[in-house]
Amino acid sequence: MTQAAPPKIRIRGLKKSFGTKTVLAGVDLDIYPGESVVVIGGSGTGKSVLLKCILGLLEADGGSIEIDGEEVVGLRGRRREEINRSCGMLFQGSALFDSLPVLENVAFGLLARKEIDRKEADATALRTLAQVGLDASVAGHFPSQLSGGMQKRVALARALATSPNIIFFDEPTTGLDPIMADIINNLIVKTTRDLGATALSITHDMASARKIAHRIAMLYQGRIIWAGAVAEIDDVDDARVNQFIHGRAEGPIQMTVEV
Ligand SMILES: Nc1ncnc2c1ncn2[C@@H]1O[C@H](COP(=O)(O)OP(=O)(O)OP(=O)(O)O)[C@@H](O)[C@H]1O
Repeated sequence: MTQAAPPKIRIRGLKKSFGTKTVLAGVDLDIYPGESVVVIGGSGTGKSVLLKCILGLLEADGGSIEIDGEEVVGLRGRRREEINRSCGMLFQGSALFDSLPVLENVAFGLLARKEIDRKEADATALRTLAQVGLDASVAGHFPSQLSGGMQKRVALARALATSPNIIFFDEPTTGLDPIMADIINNLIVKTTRDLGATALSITHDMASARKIAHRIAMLYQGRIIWAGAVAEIDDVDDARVNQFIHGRAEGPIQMTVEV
């Protein structure tokens, strides 16, 4: 990880509203090469909207997102697809193709690149499955035949298979018990480090954030209100950050219940 190099992802003044509701009110965030940054924040604070803006799944209203120095706000078509294909993504709920066996799920992104043949893709998929602790015996299973933890491993293998230099993790531990969550966190740390990839994750799971992040950034009321090294977060002199990391109902952050 080096902060001397230009940021791998550079976000400035990012804005996104839905009708009269402002979700992102000017987000600034830098993610440096080889760094793992986790964006934390309560439900509905806009973490997913931020990720979707970076991936171009939602169009930002204003501001800038540069990936490797290239502006991606407003970018569409083939170049957008190329950039997305060069990134790995682990979606919330794993988002595996139910109708495809595990091996096909993991090989999918490799074949989509049309750079390697079926045999090579399968070999790479099997190698990547082994990296996340799954042996060849699960390769022919369908996702529905696997536990949530195993599905998550498959989804991680799919995200890693193309050796991306940027990986996005969307709530990687949601729906897992604490032990399985820890296993997945450890795999995320190890595999991302082995690849030398830059990682951006969103989560409200503080245990996961502490484990996988070099730096944590907290999103609140449309802005990053604090960003710093994991080791600093317990000493932050900000009541909002304190309330969130300790999961207290009382404090300056008032949760509204949307009906
Ligand atoms: N396509 C959309 N149209 C209208 N409103 C949206 C849309 N997508 C998100 N929102 C609103 O934006 C706000 C932020 O949503 P978002 O899903 O980013 O929150 P989050 O921080 O990821 O929450 P959680 O942790 O619960 O997933 C919410 O109020 C949501 O209703």
